[in-house]
Amino acid sequence: MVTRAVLALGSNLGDRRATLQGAVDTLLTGEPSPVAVSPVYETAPVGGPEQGPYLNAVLVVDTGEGPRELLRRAQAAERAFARQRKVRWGPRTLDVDVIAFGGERSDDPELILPHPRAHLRAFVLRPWLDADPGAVLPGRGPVADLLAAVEAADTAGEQELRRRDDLALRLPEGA
Ligand SMILES: Nc1ncnc2c1ncn2[C@@H]1O[C@H](COP(=O)(O)OP(=O)(O)OP(=O)(O)O)[C@@H](O)[C@H]1O
Ligand SMILES: Nc1nc2c(c(=O)[nH]1)N=C(CO)CN2
Repeated sequence: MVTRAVLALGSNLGDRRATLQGAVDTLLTGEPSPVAVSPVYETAPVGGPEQGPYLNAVLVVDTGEGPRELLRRAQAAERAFARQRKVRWGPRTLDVDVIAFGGERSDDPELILPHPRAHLRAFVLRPWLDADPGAVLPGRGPVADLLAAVEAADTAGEQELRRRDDLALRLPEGA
């Protein structure tokens, strides 16, 4: 059985674009096969201490494995880019979150599905909508509606994002 899953990638330390491209390449070495990669957005940091802007993107995959295997692959990619986890919501070379795994719901703290904060984050919703205009966040609704709600609520412009077509990611050939 193949399941469609959505991964959110973020980086705000080091060579951010090279890290995101490396993460895409790493994640697609093995079982998951690519469906779409979103444009890259430069985004203001949301939450946490004062820190530099992020590059964020979304990767949509099909996988014959289960959600825990996908989380393991996400964490292996983070480790490959020497992510150090020091401060909650603090700067990181690479963060990979599992946003959705088919319609699966889980409240296991090791893997909460869908991701519990995805519906509040323009840096997830905007690129996901670009990658899949019909996207639906299980239990929450169409991503287009969720993004409109986030944008309407963000009167202070804290979730500002800027599309960076000059930093576009590519899917590896033959993946
Ligand atoms: N859907 C999910 N995707 C990724 N990690 C998850 C998910 N649900 C639970 N986790 C758990 O969360 C922990 C990772 O937290 P992490 O430090 O990456 O949080 P964060 O990226 O700083 O914050 P946020 O979760 O708000 O994006 C891991 O131990 C992982 O097991
Ligand atoms: N703009 C932006 N802000 C964040 C991000 C992120 O990827 N992009 N990730 C966080 C924790 O996962 C916290 N804040």
